[in-house]
Amino acid sequence: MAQTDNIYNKPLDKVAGFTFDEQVVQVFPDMIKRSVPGYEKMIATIAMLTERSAQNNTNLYDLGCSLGAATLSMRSALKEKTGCQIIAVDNSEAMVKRCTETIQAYRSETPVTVLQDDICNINIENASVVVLNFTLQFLTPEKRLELLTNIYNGLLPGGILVLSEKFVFEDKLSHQLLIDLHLDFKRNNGYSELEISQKRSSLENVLIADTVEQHYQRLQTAGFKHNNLWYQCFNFGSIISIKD
Ligand SMILES: C[S@@+](CC[C@H](N)C(=O)[O-])C[C@H]1O[C@@H](n2cnc3c(N)ncnc32)[C@H](O)[C@@H]1O
Ligand SMILES: O=C(O)C(=O)C[C@]1(C(=O)O)C=C[C@@H](O)C=C1
Repeated sequence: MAQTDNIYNKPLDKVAGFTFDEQVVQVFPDMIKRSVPGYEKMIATIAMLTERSAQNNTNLYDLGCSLGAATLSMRSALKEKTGCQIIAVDNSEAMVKRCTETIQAYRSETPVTVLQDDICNINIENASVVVLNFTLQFLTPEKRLELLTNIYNGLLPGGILVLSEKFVFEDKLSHQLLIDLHLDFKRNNGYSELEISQKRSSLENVLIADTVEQHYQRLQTAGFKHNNLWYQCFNFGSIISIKD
C-alpha cells in the first residue's frame, strides 16, 4: 500500500536538496499523484502511444523509471507485438530495488530489464518508444542535448520520444497564473503551505525547468523535426517527438 506523503509536514531546520531516496520511495506514488496535475492521464496515455508506435522486435526505454509506472503502462500495450523488450533505467538504488519488485510481481510475456545506472550512460539502440517522464528536468542542462541526441540516433524511423516535464513560461503573467494554479492543485490535494514551501526549497537548483520553446529547440538540434505538445495542465505537460 502506498503511504501518504508527509515528508515536508514538519518544520525542518534545514531543507536539504531533493533526492530520490528510500524515504521518497515509500511515498512516491502518492507524492507524484498529488504533485503533478495530469500524472495519471499521462501514464495511461503512454499505453495508447505505445500501442500505436511500438514495432515488433524492438526495444522500449523508460528513462528515469522510478517505480515503473510508465514501464507497466507500456508493457500493458504490447500484447499484440512480438519480440519487444523494455529497458527501465534509474540511478536511485532505492527506486530500482522497489521497481524490480513491482515489475516481478506481475507476470507478462514482455521481458523487462531494470538497470541502476545514469541514463546518460545508456546506449539507446533499436528503439521504437522512449519515455522520459519527468526525468530530463533533473539532468544538468549541459547533459540534456547529449541525451536527446543519443535517443534520436537510437530510434528507428517512425519511433517516438515521449517527453513529460514541468515547464516555465517566458510571459510573466501566464507564468505566475500557471504556477498559482499548480499551487492550488497541491492545496486541493491536502498539502499545507509549509509542505508546499519546504518542497519548493528542496527542488530549487535540483529540478531546473525549461520553457516549451527551449524544449522544441533542443529537440530540433538533437535531430527531431516533428515535435508537439499532446498534453498540458498548468505548468506540466508532455511533448511527443517523432523520428521520420
Ligand atoms: C520524477 S521521477 C520520474 C517519474 C517516473 N518516470 C514516473 O513516470 O513515475 C524522476 C526519476 O529520475 C531519476 N533520475 C534523475 N536523474 C537521473 C539520471 N541522471 N539517471 C537515471 N535516473 C535519474 C530519479 O532517481 C527519479 O526516480
Ligand atoms: O512538487 C513539485 O512541485 C514537482 O515539481 C513535482 C515533481 C516533478 O515534477 O518531478 C518533483 C518531484 C517529485 O518526485 C515528483 C514530482
